[in-house]
Amino acid sequence: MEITVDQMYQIENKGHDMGFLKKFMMENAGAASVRRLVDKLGNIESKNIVIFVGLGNNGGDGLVMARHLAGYGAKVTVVLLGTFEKIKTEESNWNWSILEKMTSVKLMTGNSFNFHFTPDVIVDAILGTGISGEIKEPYASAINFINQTDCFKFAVDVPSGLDPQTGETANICTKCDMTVTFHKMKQGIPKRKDLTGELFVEKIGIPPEAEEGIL
Ligand SMILES: NC(=O)C1=CN([C@@H]2O[C@H](COP(=O)(O)OP(=O)(O)OC[C@H]3O[C@@H](n4cnc5c(N)ncnc54)[C@H](O)[C@@H]3O)[C@@H](O)[C@H]2O)[C@H](O)CC1
Ligand SMILES: [K+]
Repeated sequence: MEITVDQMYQIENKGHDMGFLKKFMMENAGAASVRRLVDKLGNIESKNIVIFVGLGNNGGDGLVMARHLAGYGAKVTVVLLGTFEKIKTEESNWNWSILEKMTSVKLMTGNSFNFHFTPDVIVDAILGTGISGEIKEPYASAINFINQTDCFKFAVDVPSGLDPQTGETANICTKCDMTVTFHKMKQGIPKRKDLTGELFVEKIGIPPEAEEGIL
């Protein structure tokens, strides 16, 4: 069954109100994404993985992935597209503050993408269901950088720039090899397999009762 983006937000909020907090949904989203990536790529120990992180909860999922990937021995670099103070949500903030205590993950902020290595994998955690309008800087430059880099590209929830409701793209959009979306498929995503690559839906622990009255 495919659902609308609006239904997804309603279900998420109802689950949160039931006591299954968004920070736990985020944890499950990031963990499920890493499991899919490891299933696909096998041993990721010592692989260079760059995670581009936006300031909303799509970025938060990327921050969770960073912690899990470090646990697999990957060399993880997180590029926060903005400053720490501008992170918009409590749950993303919480995950950023954990990474600040981890020397195994390199944290970068701002809009210079000079890496002293070639990424083996890029994780696109820039924009998800919260996208609206044309892509602004520094997100646009990050999307261009991703599209110009030759490596495996993994989209968290939806390739950034793709509207998960309509399947239409903004002025730019990442082209990915794999996409993992959460809870249930959103209507616009499967229309654009050319951008998503392999597409999976993962449950993130939301009680089915949170759908009552919505679906
Ligand atoms: N489905 C679930 O139950 C869960 C989903 N999770 C993840 O959360 C995101 C949605 O998070 P949200 O904070 O609502 O939105 P985004 O992160 O997609 O982005 C909002 C952020 O981006 C800015 N923005 C919007 N449009 C643009 C633009 N065109 N250019 C530049 N910037 C833009 C906006 O200002 C906001 O700051 C979902 O996709 C999942 O990945 C959760 O983990 C919980 C469970
Ligand atoms: K994304």
